[in-house]
Amino acid sequence: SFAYLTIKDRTPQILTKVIDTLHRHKSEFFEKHGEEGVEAEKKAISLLSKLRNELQTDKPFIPLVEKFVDTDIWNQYLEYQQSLLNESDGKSRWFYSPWLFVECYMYRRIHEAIIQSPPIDYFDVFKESKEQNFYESQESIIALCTLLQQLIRTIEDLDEKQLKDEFFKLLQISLWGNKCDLSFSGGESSSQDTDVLNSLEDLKPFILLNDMEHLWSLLSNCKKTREKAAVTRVYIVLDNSGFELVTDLVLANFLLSSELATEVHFYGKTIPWFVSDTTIHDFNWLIEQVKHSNHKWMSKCGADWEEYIKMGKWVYHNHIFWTLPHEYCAMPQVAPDLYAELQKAHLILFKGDLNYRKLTGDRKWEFSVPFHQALNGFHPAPLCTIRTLKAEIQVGLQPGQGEQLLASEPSWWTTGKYGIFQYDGPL
Ligand SMILES: O=P(O)(O)OC[C@H]1O[C@](O)(CO)[C@@H](O)[C@@H]1O
Ligand SMILES: [Mn+2]
Repeated sequence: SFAYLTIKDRTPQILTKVIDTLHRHKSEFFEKHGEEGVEAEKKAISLLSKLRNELQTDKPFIPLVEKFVDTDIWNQYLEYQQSLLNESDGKSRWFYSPWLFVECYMYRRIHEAIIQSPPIDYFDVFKESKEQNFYESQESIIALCTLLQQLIRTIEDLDEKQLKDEFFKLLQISLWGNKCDLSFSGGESSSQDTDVLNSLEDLKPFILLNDMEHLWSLLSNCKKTREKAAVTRVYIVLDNSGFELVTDLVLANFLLSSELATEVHFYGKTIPWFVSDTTIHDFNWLIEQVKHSNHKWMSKCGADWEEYIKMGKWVYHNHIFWTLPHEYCAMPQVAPDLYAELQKAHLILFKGDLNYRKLTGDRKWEFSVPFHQALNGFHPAPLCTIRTLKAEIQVGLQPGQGEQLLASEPSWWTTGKYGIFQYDGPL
């Protein structure tokens, strides 16, 4: 299965890259912290090598040792995984456990290796790759910012139909932006070099489920019926930093400019996650970069975005739940405060493949099972997943559709070639 290949090949490759990154920063650690920095680098590398060995030799999972906000929850979850096994199955271990859990555990252990190694315990081992993705996507980012700024300038003159078309365009850009995550490519560069902006029409046949109309009716309805001082909140559960994040911010900017929303709330990860996922540092760094660009329209975007944050029209939130292994239907029990927050949304957009796996519990669902059913009770507010397919899971297809794709193109759901907008909520 794709899960097997990920754990056997891709994750050790990512770990090797992490070790290499630490090596390459040795002199930086020395300059900053002297001998202590070099010792810390050695310690982190030895913990990570041990982790890689545990993985490759299929050792039992070991509890987390370092005290951190989520340590107890993680260790309880490890016990829970163990409890699912029979006595004769022995200890739960890398190649005999649910893929979603194994993968999340690996990233949490990488984080543990770093926080166990002060004074370099602040170090984001994936920062370099995330920044590289941003730099390598410059041309597309400039094109996208220019498009946005031109659009905003004429937005008042657009009729309903034109506004809707523009909304759909930016939604699709945000969808295809999800092609460039870095855990998928084993941590190798995966920038936006093909011009998505000019390929939207060609890419349309690859949108397997397209619920964009529902998003439009929902938000345009909010706009029409909203009282003067009332708010419309759209939440975006972010995925990857770099080009994808730019596409999400451009969409968020459009939501405000078009008055389809009055507030946009973002959720990122509290620790480095699945290589390219957005943390608060990535979020702030990227906006700063965009603001200081030499390109007129790009820097205008950056300045506006900073202003939105200052004015509270854009709000960034952290929550530890997003980097736990739990599927989202467990949120009301595991993170009731977060669930309550999400209930305040008029619409929640979930970006990316990992979010989809967690929304649907990463089960082996029949293709035609309704999305609502696969969500298994997770309905905090109307929601939509915007995802390119990079894992063997997909629900809500027409009867026979998935089977047909599988027969003609066995890897159709793992290459990122196809995408979906899948909505759940009142129609
Ligand atoms: O950034 P995304 O879209 O969540 O994708 C991350 C992806 O990484 C993988 O786990 C592979 O390691 C995918 O199958 C997956 O879900
Ligand atoms: Mn990701």
